[in-house]
Amino acid sequence: MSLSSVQTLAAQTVQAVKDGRNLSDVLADIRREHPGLTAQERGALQDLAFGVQRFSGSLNAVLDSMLNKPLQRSDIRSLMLVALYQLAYSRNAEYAVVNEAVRAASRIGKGQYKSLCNALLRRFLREREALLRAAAGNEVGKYNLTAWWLQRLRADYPKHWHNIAAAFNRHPPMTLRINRRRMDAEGYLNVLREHGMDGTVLGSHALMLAEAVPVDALPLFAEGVVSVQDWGAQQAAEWLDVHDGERVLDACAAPGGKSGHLLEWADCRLTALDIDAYRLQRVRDNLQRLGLQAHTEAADAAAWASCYDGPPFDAVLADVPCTASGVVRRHPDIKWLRRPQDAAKTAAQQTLLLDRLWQLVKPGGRMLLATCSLFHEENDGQLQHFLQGHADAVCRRSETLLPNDRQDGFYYALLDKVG
Ligand SMILES: C[S@@+](CC[C@H](N)C(=O)[O-])C[C@H]1O[C@@H](n2cnc3c(N)ncnc32)[C@H](O)[C@@H]1O
Repeated sequence: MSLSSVQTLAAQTVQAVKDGRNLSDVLADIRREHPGLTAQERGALQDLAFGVQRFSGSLNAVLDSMLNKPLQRSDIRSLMLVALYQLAYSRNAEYAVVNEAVRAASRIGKGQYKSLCNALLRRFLREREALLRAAAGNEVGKYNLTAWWLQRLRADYPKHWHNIAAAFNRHPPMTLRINRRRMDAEGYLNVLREHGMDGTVLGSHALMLAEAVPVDALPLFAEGVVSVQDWGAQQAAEWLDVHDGERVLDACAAPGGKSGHLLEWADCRLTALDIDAYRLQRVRDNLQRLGLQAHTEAADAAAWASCYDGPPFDAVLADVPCTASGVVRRHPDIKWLRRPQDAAKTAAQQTLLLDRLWQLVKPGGRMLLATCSLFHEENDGQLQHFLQGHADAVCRRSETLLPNDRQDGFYYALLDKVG
């Protein structure tokens, strides 16, 4: 497939996200519709699709500043954003980017937009510094976040919002969790080096790859020795610290990253629920690869908890649905898909779930509230609300992990049930 075809597919993803679709779903559909894409083409498409979302504020500002009147065709506009991303933020050869984008524009616009695209992209190459500087003159262009995101981050993190916004625009590392039943991080690093890869050890069973690779290129991945999981997400198992024989509920389990980690941690008896039957299959697949077992059920955890009549649990992991505002580096489309009212909606869902799940915790047991959000409303705000309504709950500790070079943004609060 030519570069212009990959650019055209990337432009389709830009359009789809603009229409409100989740980028990962869109890319999965494209991969299904184009089974002939090579691994390299899939990688290039992913890079373009994610890159445009990451820098969409600045790219749109640059494009608007070069247009005398709005571009009527949104498919051509999307294509221009893709090409601008390549010229501004990638190492792709400039002449190839321009020529191929012009070819794609000509094909899409049936010859009509060829010269406009050519002129826009060549002007960008001539005036790149000045155009990017001007784009950074407004906050959306500078931080690649909408005004309401910035307002909220400033309110919730008066000292750190700037670093958070900067972290959002960086590429996330590929981080691995080493199955502690099989090997430790130092041991796996040696295996990686034997295969010509390298990494940095983050913890006894975690390391960050020097360069991302497709998962199936990871040595011993199929054998269940290693999983891909962000370092911040890996903290959940440490916080909950399950023990052999404990009855543990992972109430919102899919795709199963934390379920697998809990079962690697100790021989606990795990029940893994998820409301989404399709996603729950990924939990089963992951556990099968790791050689671990859990009872899995596709269910709304709140409804399930109301009907549950089995013995209570020693530990519950409530990795509840949230805006995912902490994992923007991995899902940059989130910046443009979320709406200001979303955190209040997910917070209301969380309130119900936490209340129901708490009923399943045995006296003396514990529940870990976990989110991959940075918004106060879904984190400390939720915790305070929960504590006010549950006299038998004591918060042992809580912490917001801010996104940085090693981890995504997460929130954890460990609640003990007194009794
Ligand atoms: C943050 S993800 C969980 C990630 C997972 N714990 C992991 O580490 O791989 C939240 C999950 O909650 C599920 N979910 C949302 N509402 C739910 C509900 N009412 N009951 C059970 N699962 C729910 C979603 O389908 C989604 O898979």
